[in-house]
Amino acid sequence: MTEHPTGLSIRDLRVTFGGGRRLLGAGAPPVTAVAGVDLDVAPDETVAVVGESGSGKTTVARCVVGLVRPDSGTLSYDGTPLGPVRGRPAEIQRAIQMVFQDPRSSLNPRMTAGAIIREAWQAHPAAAPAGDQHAAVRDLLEEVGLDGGVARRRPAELSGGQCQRISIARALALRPRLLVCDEAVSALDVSVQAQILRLLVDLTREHGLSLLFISHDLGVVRQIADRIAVMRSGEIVETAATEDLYRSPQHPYTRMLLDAALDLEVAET
Ligand SMILES: Nc1ncnc2c1ncn2[C@@H]1O[C@H](COP(=O)(O)OP(=O)(O)OP(=O)(O)O)[C@@H](O)[C@H]1O
Repeated sequence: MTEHPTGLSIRDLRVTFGGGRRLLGAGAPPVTAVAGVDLDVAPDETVAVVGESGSGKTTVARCVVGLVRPDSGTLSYDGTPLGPVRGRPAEIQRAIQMVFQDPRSSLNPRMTAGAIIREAWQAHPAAAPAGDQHAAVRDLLEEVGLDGGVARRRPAELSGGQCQRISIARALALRPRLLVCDEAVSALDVSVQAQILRLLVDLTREHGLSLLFISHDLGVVRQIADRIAVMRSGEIVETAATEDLYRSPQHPYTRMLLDAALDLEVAET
């Protein structure tokens, strides 16, 4: 695997749930969610992690943002070790932002879009704009393709796609360097998915952002990823440049996933 001096680096990551270490149902056997994952995301790079439900993708993402503490292994960003989110230096907390699957439930329903974005600056004053915050909110909303007037609306008054744009604007407000997107377009209609993917591609280019993009959907990741890591039962079975993976998948599991995606496409036409 290529060693990147900068960006995200994950080495031999292991996470087990249950077995006395974490809460599960009574008597449930331990579940190995992540079984020794190595992965790098270089600055400017978009890396997708794909795999079936339960393969451990979300657990890797949650370790990266510090919401799950691994059993062992190392995570670092630009060489700084990444521990649980509360122990991270503010600069690193800001640098790594997450966009969740369900845009509505990840936004506070009582707050307007403008307040949601300004709240990010209250938590991280170092990222707050020097001038008028309301004007900065309008600029951010425009950057994610929304009218400035959306700042006065609450999530319930917005579509799923608009809510996801606000989640992205909130993340961008902190001027991150790595966005972790966990099934960020899965809850959206196909046409809205395409718009959000386009937005993410544009933003990564404009801001030199890197993206760790978690998805079960091979059709989606092809549109956005530079490289794809295929995960199965807690392990990465294959990592390849996007077009190489589609042209000549090496692992039988990757071939199986690609065949299944093709069958789905045929069934839908
Ligand atoms: N908090 C938790 N407690 C117990 N088990 C968990 C927890 N989170 C995940 N798991 C288990 O770990 C395994 C990996 O889950 P994970 O959510 O990472 O997979 P995934 O590939 O993201 O799946 P999905 O696409 O369905 O979210 C699964 O068996 C899951 O049931």
